Amino acid sequence: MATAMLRPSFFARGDQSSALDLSSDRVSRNAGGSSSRSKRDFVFVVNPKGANGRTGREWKKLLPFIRERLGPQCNICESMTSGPFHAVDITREAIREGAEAVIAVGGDGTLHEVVNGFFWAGNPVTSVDLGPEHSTTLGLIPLGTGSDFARTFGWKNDPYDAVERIARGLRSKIDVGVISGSSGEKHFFINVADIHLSAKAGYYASKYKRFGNLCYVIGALRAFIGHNNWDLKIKVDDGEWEVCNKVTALCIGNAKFFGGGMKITPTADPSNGNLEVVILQDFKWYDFVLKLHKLYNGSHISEKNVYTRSVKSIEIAEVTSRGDIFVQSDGEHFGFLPAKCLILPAAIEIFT
Ligand SMILES: Nc1ncnc2c1ncn2[C@@H]1O[C@H](COP(=O)(O)OP(=O)(O)OP(=O)(O)O)[C@@H](O)[C@H]1O
Repeated sequence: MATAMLRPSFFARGDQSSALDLSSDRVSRNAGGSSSRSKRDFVFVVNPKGANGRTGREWKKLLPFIRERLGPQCNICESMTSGPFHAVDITREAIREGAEAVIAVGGDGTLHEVVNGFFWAGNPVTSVDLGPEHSTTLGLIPLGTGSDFARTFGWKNDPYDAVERIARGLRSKIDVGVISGSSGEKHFFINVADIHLSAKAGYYASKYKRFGNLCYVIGALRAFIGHNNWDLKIKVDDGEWEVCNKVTALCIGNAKFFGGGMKITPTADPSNGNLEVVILQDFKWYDFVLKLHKLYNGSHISEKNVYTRSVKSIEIAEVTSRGDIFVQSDGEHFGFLPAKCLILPAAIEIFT
């Protein structure tokens, strides 16, 4: 498939029916190098607007190095996203076309969209010609504002390091979280899904990305306005409903970090087949001042008003319905409660 143009996609995002054309000028196949049928396609999904445009600038500098390190072993397909959710469509199309790897170049938001592109209507996307036995590997070149997912693996926030990791070619299977709301439609997360104050803070932080990592502080301060710790009910592994009193935030980790470096679910491991739930209860604003360092180093889980649990699935709902409890997944606003999360063990292969 190496030299043939990628076919237009008949996958649509949501209920739209617009075709995606990867042969457009946004996509450069074998960016700047020679294309070969015998080589495999590595599709780089680049968000040029990530980290206030830094991703696009860094990408231009990185491309010659990628050609040098990966050019001999693969066709380098560069695909720039044109806006939110475009990375989902590009990824689906690339997998259908039998790409060997799809590499997210950007922040956690771009990674989240690429991960969602591995699925369609709740099921894994497969290659049209190579069938379900062929698996496309996920890669990451972390170039975002927070780049929290990379921290779990201890990866340096260095794009050259990331290219070396891809060149080495070591792969392992990791779990993916599934989240659904009242409509039942499935979305996927790779890092952390969270509920209430932290999700509200994330929602506001996304409006202040122009301030870099400071956006998380501004988002948190804004989220405190009008915040109350509410009673929520949870159902773990399809058991009985249990009430959790005065919940400040409920976090469900497939990986450990969120919010630009907070080690919120420190026991999470993306390859252990579980989601790690951490519930902060009855936190006051001054608890965040006094315990902030603990949230960053993960020691908050030994505090008395922090509850932790390892689960395969969890449903979360309000005790008294208000409809305004924020939910986010991988730092992206998802909606409001109710929500259900479950784990898909070893769902995606990733360059490690
Ligand atoms: N061309 C584009 N123009 C504007 N927004 C885009 C474009 N392409 C993608 N996006 C959106 O930008 C959002 C943020 O991008 P990304 O995650 O790469 O960077 P970031 O927010 O700076 O980093 P982080 O998520 O690690 O904090 C994505 O969720 C995506 O929907």
